[in-house]
Amino acid sequence: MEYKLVEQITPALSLYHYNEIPVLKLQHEIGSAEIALQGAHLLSWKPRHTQQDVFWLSEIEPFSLGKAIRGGIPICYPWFNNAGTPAHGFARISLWKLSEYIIESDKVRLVFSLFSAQDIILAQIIMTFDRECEITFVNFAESQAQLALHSYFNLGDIEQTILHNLSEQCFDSLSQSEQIVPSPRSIGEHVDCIYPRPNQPTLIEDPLYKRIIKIEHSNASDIVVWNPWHKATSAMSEQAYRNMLCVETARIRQRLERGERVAVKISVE
Ligand SMILES: O=P(O)(O)OC[C@H]1O[C@@H](O)[C@H](O)[C@@H](O)[C@@H]1O
Repeated sequence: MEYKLVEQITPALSLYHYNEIPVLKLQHEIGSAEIALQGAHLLSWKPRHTQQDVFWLSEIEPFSLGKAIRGGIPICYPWFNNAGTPAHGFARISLWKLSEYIIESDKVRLVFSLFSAQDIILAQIIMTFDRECEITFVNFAESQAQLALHSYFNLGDIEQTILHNLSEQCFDSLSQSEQIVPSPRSIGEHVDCIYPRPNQPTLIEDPLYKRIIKIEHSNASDIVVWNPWHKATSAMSEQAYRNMLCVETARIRQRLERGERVAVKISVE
């Protein structure tokens, strides 16, 4: 992997190239973060008080332009999964622009914008980092859209992990049917489920890393839970499923209108 410093934007913010992908690096009192401009894709967030990154990122990620990055928070927009081509929409493989940055002593705010080929704004992502990290998506496109903030969380061991506060019913994309599932839920095999809008934050209890990741969804209609287990998946090594779980803040069944916002706030205790 080739890392190259391209520009020191401020003392806390710099622009690198990871192979072919431009990546912003934030090094600040509050913690460190990395965001690929392809996809306005948060790759890493390590608040000062944590030992481990909040997000999982594939150790074999090739960072190739136009290829979806495996890990972090891909933005799936304006459609989910195979509702169109490319899968999960074009936003995650498009270059976004850094349109604003505010770096304060206890808080950082970054805004990224996505434009059409005709230079019309389609969407914005607002990221704020302090003790927590909040990602807000704003839809500006005229037509209705789907969205998933497809977060890959970094775990000590999937087989010891417990997911709390999801409902006992979900749509299982593998069997294409509604299923009754336990809550709290442990994951021991390939899982690909769409849960209804939650009433409470989702909690990921990780006994190995001795932490709980709290995921507060705002204006979501669905939550997707995904781990491919042994299913061959691009840019993912054979054993990588052991250290990740996707919990995605999504608008799949209820489409986004123009001007609507969806957000996720993530904290670690
Ligand atoms: O390989 P991709 O396109 O990044 O998608 C990964 C997974 O993303 C999840 O959101 C979907 O529910 C899965 O069905 C899909 O396999």
